[in-house]
Amino acid sequence: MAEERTGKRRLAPEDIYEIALVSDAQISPDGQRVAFVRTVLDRERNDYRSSIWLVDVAGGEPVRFTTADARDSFPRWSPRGDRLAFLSNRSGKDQVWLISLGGGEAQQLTRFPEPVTHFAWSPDGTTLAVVTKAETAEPPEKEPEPETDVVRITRIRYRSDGTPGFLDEKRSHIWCVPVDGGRPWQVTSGDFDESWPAWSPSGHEIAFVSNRTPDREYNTVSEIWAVRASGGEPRPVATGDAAYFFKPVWSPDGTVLAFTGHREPFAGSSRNHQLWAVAAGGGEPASLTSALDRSVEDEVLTDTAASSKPGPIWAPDGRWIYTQVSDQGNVHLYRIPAGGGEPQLVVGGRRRVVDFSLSADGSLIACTVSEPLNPCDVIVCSADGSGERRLTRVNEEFFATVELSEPEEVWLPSASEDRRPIHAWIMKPIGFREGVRYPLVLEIHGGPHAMYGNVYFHEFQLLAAQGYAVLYTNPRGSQGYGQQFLSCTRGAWGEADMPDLMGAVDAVIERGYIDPSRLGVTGGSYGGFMTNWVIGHTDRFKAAVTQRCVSNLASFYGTSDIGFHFGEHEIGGTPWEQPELYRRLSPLTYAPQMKTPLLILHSEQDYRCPIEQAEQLYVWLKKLGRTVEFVRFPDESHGLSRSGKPKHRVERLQHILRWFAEYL
Ligand SMILES: CC(=O)N[C@@H](C)C(=O)N[C@@H](C)C(=O)N[C@@H](C)C(=O)O
Repeated sequence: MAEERTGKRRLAPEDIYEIALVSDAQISPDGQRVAFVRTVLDRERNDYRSSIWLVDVAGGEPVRFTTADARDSFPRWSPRGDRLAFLSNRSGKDQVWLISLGGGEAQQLTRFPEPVTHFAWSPDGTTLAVVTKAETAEPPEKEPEPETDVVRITRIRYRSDGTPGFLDEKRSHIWCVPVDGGRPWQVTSGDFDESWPAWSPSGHEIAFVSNRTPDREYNTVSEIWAVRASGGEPRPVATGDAAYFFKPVWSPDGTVLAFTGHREPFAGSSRNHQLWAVAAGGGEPASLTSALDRSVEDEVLTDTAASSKPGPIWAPDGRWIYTQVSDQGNVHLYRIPAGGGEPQLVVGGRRRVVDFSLSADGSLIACTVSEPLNPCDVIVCSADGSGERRLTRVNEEFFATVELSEPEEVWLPSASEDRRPIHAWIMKPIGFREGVRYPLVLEIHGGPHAMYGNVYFHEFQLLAAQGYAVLYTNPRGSQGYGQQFLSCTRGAWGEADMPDLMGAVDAVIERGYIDPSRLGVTGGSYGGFMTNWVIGHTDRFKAAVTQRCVSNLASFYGTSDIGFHFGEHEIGGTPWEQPELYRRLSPLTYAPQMKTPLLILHSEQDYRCPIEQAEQLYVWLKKLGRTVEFVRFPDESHGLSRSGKPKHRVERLQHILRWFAEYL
């Protein structure tokens, strides 16, 4: 029903079906067109559908270019710009398809027995380097029937969130596939995984990511290697036990390899990713962004986006390397001088640059961007960021019909002794009136080393539409504020960051339009940990919803797919070396002090924060006679809120609204 005030209606959970997601903006080599992926939620099929679209850089209506009833993704122009290669699951598993820009049907190029997960065009356009677990290029006569459904586990890393079941023993390798006929050949092999193939400008070599250390089963190393495109023994480029490197890309003259990452593999997500350069022949890499004190990865969280997680891109003159930078709730596009020096902001603003690409002459950039009131659109600009133009208006018509709450960006004093200003956003409820005091929901992000930011977030807008004020913050441990801030939560999960959250709540109450007797709290993953922690340490919240949470750090150490290093680094040691520390920092320890009515939402196949984290908390609180409910989502992973089955995503949002409506 439209509001008389605005003629617009309030947002509803089902509106996720109305929002199209654009991503992976790939500008053609000649800079004339942009290919991008458009993803929609298909209500009837309870699934996602995505297709490749084209839009002229000069403007005009985008045109749908692939029309299969499938998920098409990862469009990549041939070097001549006459063809697009893309991934599609239209044959059942993701394989590479080719389509001519002259029109006509897409042609299936690969028929590996296993999915293709990545590919890259050779500089001469004759060959694709393809990543797959397949051990042959020939399609199976028929899917082999497993002899048994019993699983024998021998590796310490045996499952990964989002993949069905457990990991098999197969390894991802690089194959080369001629695009105009000819037999594919396997380039890499052995008891190693390879990913992110990157051709040298000569086409003679392929750089890639792999962990080839002897102790790879038990470490988190990620190295850069190179191999002749014809195959043979790979050679080290940036390797060793201090390598946590990703996304290699060759300089235009082939003398340098750039890549992202850091030098503390065990620290994983708790360190800023930097941009590195190393001689293509190998050697000691040098960081080009150490003075930036920001991550060159996209660290922002949202429930409404598709992202291709792009790598760095060289300018064709070799002077610059373009990369994302996460900074205080924004993800910007910078270009870094290849020889070192002051990074230059190219695409900034209160928004997230989700992905980007460069025309062959380096004069034009295409990006997908997300803003607080607009989930996604494609823009184009010059190489220095000037002359920005929006090429799509994907959701403009829909958002003209619903009323959104514009987040107010603020800095609020922590309740900690240092009173440190904490970056936060406040959303007033739809229909806000002066003089009225509203219920407030505190949203807590996960990671912990991630960040909220200037992006559209459907769950938050939904709460505002339901009449709640919404507060979301980047407390200590968040990305975007430098390495020292990022490291604050180490060995102090909950203890270091709760004061930041409570200070922010206090400050918003001070504004006079919040009813302090109607406070709610929610969050997912580490945000679920913090939701549990908060209600175990204060009764000020009248309702709580913990999502994909962590409750028991000792069992999390042995069940999370992140791996044992996460607990050892983030908490400090192993559960058997530090039992008291694991007990002290586990929210479950404080269950007897938890009085807030709690809704527990969890996915059955969550391998990041397995459902045992929720089960323990639920049974303890039921035994303690607390108001607690446990909602379990079958056939869903940790990513339910972002990429789960559409129907489950709607139901999840409905459960959150139901709980707050009942107890707030
Ligand atoms: C590899 C790694 O360390 N990943 C962590 C960022 C991670 O997945 N942490 C979870 C406990 C978490 O909090 N995830 C967040 C991002 C979520 O919202 O799921």
